Amino acid sequence: MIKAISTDIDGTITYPDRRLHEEALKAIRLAESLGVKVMLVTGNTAGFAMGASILIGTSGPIIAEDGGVIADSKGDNRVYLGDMGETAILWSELKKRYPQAEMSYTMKYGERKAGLVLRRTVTVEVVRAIIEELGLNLVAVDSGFAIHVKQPWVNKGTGIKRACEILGIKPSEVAHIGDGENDLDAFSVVGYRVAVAQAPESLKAKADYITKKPYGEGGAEGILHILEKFGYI
Ligand SMILES: O=C(O)COP(=O)(O)O
Ligand SMILES: [Mg+2]
Repeated sequence: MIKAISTDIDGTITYPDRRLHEEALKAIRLAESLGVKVMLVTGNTAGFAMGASILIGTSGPIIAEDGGVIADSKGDNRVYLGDMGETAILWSELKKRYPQAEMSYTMKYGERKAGLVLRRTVTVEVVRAIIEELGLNLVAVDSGFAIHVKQPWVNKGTGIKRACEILGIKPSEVAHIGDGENDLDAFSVVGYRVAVAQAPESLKAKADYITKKPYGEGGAEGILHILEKFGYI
């Protein structure tokens, strides 16, 4: 039985330009009104996820920095599941070889503690090649909005598992909905998987349901599909 929904933010409950989609907002509010807790699970910073959770009104824990930070729905009681590890070594080598490499602006303010986030001015393959060559204890994933470089155990799946301990439910009782390769780890731990229409094939291949509509409309469709399939509406 599904007792909670974990949802990605960028590309899943938003328009392509990252503005919150009103249909997804309504669907999340409906889920919460039916007693289905919603968790925001995002590559964004904890501050971003905290604001989103408060404005949207999700009651589940938030998972930010691609699984690096867990917090309660108001963004408090933060637990860090990782740190910056060997990202400085990676960054110096990457920048030397690829001068066009750029950090996300969100790295500038000291908010991020559990991973390096790069703009997509280089490919994730290039980043992975340097990680491998230097034998660094890091992984890299492309969310479709940014490249996340973090310690191997930091991902949305481990974040959801930790959040389930807080909620007192099993990960198999969670349905996840997402749009990017950084949602694959979430898919590997939850009980039901929804990919929105514009997701990469790698994610769609693991989905139990693929929405017909893309972006936030797809997020709304996916949430309503979950609520219907598990008897809430
Ligand atoms: O921060 C990103 O890269 C994208 O965020 P998301 O995980 O909410 O899609
Ligand atoms: Mg996304």
